[in-house]
Amino acid sequence: MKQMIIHGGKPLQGDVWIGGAKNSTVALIPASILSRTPVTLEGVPRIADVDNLMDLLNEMDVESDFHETTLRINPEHIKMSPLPTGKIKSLRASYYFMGALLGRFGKAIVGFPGGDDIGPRPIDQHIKGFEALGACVKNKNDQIIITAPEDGLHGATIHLKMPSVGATMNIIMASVTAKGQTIIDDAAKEPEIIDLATFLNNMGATIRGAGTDSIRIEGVKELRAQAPHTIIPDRIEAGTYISLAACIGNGIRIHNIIEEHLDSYLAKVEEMGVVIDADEDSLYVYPAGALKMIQIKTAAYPGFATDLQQPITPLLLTAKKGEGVIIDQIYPKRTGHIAQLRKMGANIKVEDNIILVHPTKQLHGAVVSAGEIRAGACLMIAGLMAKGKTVINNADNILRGYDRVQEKLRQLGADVKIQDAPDNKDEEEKV
Ligand SMILES: CC(=O)N[C@H]1[C@@H](OP(=O)(O)OP(=O)(O)OC[C@H]2O[C@@H](n3ccc(=O)[nH]c3=O)[C@H](O)[C@@H]2O)O[C@H](CO)[C@@H](O)[C@@H]1O
Ligand SMILES: C=C(OP(=O)(O)O)C(=O)O
Repeated sequence: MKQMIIHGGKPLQGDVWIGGAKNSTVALIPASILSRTPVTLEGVPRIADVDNLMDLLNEMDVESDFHETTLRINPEHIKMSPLPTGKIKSLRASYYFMGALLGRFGKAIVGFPGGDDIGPRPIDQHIKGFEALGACVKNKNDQIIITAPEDGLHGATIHLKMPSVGATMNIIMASVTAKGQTIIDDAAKEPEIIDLATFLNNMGATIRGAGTDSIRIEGVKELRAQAPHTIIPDRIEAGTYISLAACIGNGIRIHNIIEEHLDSYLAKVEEMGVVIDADEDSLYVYPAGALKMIQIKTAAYPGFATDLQQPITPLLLTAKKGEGVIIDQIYPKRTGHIAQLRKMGANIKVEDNIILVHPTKQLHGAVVSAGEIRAGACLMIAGLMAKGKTVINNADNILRGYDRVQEKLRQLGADVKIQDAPDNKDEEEKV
């Protein structure tokens, strides 16, 4: 296990560059096995989820090579392999191998995915989609076994119960090579869905309407990658650095941003009174003055992202007066960070899944734990704001999705170190 050690209170300034989107990358890597030719992905973030997906590719004899920000994947010698356990549990997005294997081989055996501890995360809509395409789905010994009929998958109209990102992407991957037309109604509209559709269309797929709530897919025989694909910037990483810049920045420019992807987030940050200048693909966040308290409700895109609910929380603590309210409608139980923030002196509580935030003059360092990726991001910002030393245990969760985070924070002037946690629990508490 890793831990992040922060000596807080240093004003940060300078420039930071946002990496490729985790939630695109973790779909595009499994989707690469749909190609009969080698795939090149550019702008790939250095995150643990990518390493784990490369290990899973390796189990299928798919070679991959990651150099700087370029990931080359060669699926030419792929063998259809069951992926029952192991690395499958290390991340949520391993479920994309269900759709990808089904699309490529008409069969998938994949263990139940892992991922963040943020409350229940059913995959019934993914399964409903595979079944609508004609597949038989069985659940045996913690594994999902999905089999296409002998004459292959066929197109269908699928109405999702909610705009699920994972179900939308998985159904796209399974249906790109199905016979006939598939329509996904009430599809998720996240920018990462458009990125997946662009990637697959450039390999010969016919996907229309990505980014709207009705996606139409005409099945094609096979896909062949021809040109490198550049992954869109990570809007969640960008939002995290915007919050950090507003909390403790002395003027920070954040590069490689698609501002439109952050509209609902920027609206809330600006409602608090943070001043931001937007350039073509960068934002400059001015040192914040007296900020107003706000209320936030997370929602599916283009609403306020659940993944930014925790990173913005430390900013609410800096407001001068009033009571802030945060309601996470996507994951109502995504509140594990609150108890940790309280250890740092934050005036914050949860009542009936509603987070109530009150102004807090000064946070202090503490030993805390990152229960999941965005809780980790929240604690990282809090640690940078706090007086004294903060130790974030389970920092592996931060490394799951934050590209070269130690390097980026140090470049802004932070005193931060990521190291192996001591084996001995007592020593861990002493740090
Ligand atoms: C790898 C990835 O891209 N992860 C993102 C993706 O997760 P993920 O794709 O798993 O999230 P979904 O969009 O599927 O989930 C949205 C909501 O639908 C529910 N649901 C979903 C599927 C299903 O079959 N049944 C069901 O009930 C979920 O419990 C949740 O309440 O979108 C989430 C919501 O924006 C983000 O927090 C995650 O960062
Ligand atoms: C919940 C998240 O990730 P995952 O779906 O990969 O667990 C996240 O990125 O905030």
